[in-house]
Amino acid sequence: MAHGPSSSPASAGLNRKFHGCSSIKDYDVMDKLGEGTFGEVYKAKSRKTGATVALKKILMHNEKDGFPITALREIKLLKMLSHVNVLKLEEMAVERNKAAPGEGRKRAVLYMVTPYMDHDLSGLLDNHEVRMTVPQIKCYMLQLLEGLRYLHDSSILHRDMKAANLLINNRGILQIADFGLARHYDEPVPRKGKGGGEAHRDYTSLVVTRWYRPPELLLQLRRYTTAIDMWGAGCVFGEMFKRKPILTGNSDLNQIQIIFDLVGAPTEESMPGWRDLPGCDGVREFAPRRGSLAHVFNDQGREAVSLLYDLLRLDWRKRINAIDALEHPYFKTPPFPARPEDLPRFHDSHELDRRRGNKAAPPPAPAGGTVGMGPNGEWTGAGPPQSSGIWMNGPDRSGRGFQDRGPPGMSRVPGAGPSYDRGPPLPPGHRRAPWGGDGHRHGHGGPPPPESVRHPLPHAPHPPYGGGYGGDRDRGGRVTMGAKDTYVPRYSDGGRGREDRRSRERSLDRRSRSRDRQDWRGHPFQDDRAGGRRGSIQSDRSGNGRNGSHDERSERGGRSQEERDFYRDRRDHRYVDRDRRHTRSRSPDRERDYNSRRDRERELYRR
Ligand SMILES: Nc1ncnc2c1ncn2[C@@H]1O[C@H](COP(=O)(O)OP(=O)(O)OP(=O)(O)O)[C@@H](O)[C@H]1O
Repeated sequence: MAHGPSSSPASAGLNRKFHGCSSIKDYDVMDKLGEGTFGEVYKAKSRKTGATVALKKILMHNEKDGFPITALREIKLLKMLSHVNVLKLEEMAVERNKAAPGEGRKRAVLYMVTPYMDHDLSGLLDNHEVRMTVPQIKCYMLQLLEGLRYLHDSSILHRDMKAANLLINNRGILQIADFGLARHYDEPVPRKGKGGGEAHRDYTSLVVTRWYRPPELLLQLRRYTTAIDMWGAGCVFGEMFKRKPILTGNSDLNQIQIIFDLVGAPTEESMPGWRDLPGCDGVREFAPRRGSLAHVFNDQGREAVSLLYDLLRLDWRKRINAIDALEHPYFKTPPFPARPEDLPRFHDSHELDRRRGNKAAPPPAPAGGTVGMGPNGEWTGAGPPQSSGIWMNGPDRSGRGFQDRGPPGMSRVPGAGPSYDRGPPLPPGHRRAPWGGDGHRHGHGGPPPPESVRHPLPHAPHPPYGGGYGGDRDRGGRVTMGAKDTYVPRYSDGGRGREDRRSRERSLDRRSRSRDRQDWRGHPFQDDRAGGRRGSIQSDRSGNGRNGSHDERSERGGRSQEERDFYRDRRDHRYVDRDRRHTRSRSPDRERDYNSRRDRERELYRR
């Protein structure tokens, strides 16, 4: 069901029809499309309707605990939502396997059934066939902002905005997906001209993939707002121009540093009250700098730079909201946005291909080579070289100033960790802050620790499972913000991309493109040179039914040794040997680990 601009998304979204439950036998499962710690996603065809769908398998990491609560949350939210730019949950499918004699009862496996989308934005940007034009970027941005406006107006925080979670089909429709970290927002919804407003209660700050995480979250603001999703939208916007993530910090510290390089260091004017944020405890000042955004995105023109500034504003209260962003002059100046149905079609492109395409990629995230920090810690965008001096004037634990501990450590030698002084060893169980400091969460100086220290696990997807965030845990297993980093994405650094994709042509059904048309906000479109003509956008509610098989590469073959260790470790944590189907006994250590993970998961759900 599609909603025109005049309908109230919040009210329209809450009475949509959810089919209920079917059996997995109703589907022919085809290729694997994606995998996260939360679930594995497969392409499938419905035997009943012939529609091509995606099946997201709910992974049961703690089988004893039953159904994961984050999955429950995702299902609950998706069932309520209905918007052309939000992925639709059609139904759940259940797989029931008979237990072999002596095996005990077997648990059902559950799948979320959603329409198949040909691409995710991350895969699309990595697809060398795809030339991103400005009208196309404008078209995707408009749809992303429409989706965000709807979510925020429906009091939903997405909390994992990133290119891999934006799905696109060959009819040009973009949909926001992956609500595994989303939650209800207990504050007034954004209003025109009022930015993100202020929140009045605490939420967990362990959200958002690091490369898309806003500065207020990195500095540990708990009362965050819908503005965190808008920052992610700004990162995605820049990524569409550069065809790779624009802020690829290799630690939380490095992330905040390259943010300040791009948009300038915080001042009382640009980020009022920044000194009061928990992550800035004890910090008097960041080394001033201008920010290179205008230079880095100079080629994109004045309006694009202006929208980027608005989305990447340090002050979350003033960061532009989706209502206002949709009215930004960027969309009203030539070249105008393309109509979704006029966009070209491409071979299927998903983020998993990107990861498969670069088998030797160092997990979890590239140390450089993108717009942001280069392999030697230098700025690699088109902008002018920046000082890496975010180091603050303030006392550290030893009483020394910070300036003398920062910049030298940032000139990293390729392949070697930075040389830096992390101070004397801390007592057992005591954690150092991500940026040096005294072990809690003070924003003190010091460059990131070596890769080997930072990332004991190859990647750290959704929090409740298998290591979850790379955030520290105290001795009781609770997650703390500490020396390790929080949440990192699983990108390769580009690599060979999709060169090995089988080349094939698909015939596309033109007739289906004229279905379910909907008014599209009255934006002038690319071919409306005179402006004023209203375009149309299609609803994508019927699944698109197009085929496109993926290369049949071994999943294992695409993983590095470190990743294989990680997955083996994760399987191990589930205590069930999947091949033999018998339950292993738990050691006291494992029992503790298991309990702490369960507590953490409950706590996350509560927040
Ligand atoms: N409906 C769909 N159609 C096509 N591909 C899809 C669909 N849903 C998900 N995918 C693919 O699967 C990937 C992972 O999906 P999703 O983000 O929902 O899973 P996840 O386990 O929560 O992942 P992560 O842990 O990375 O957040 C997406 O990036 C996309 O490439």
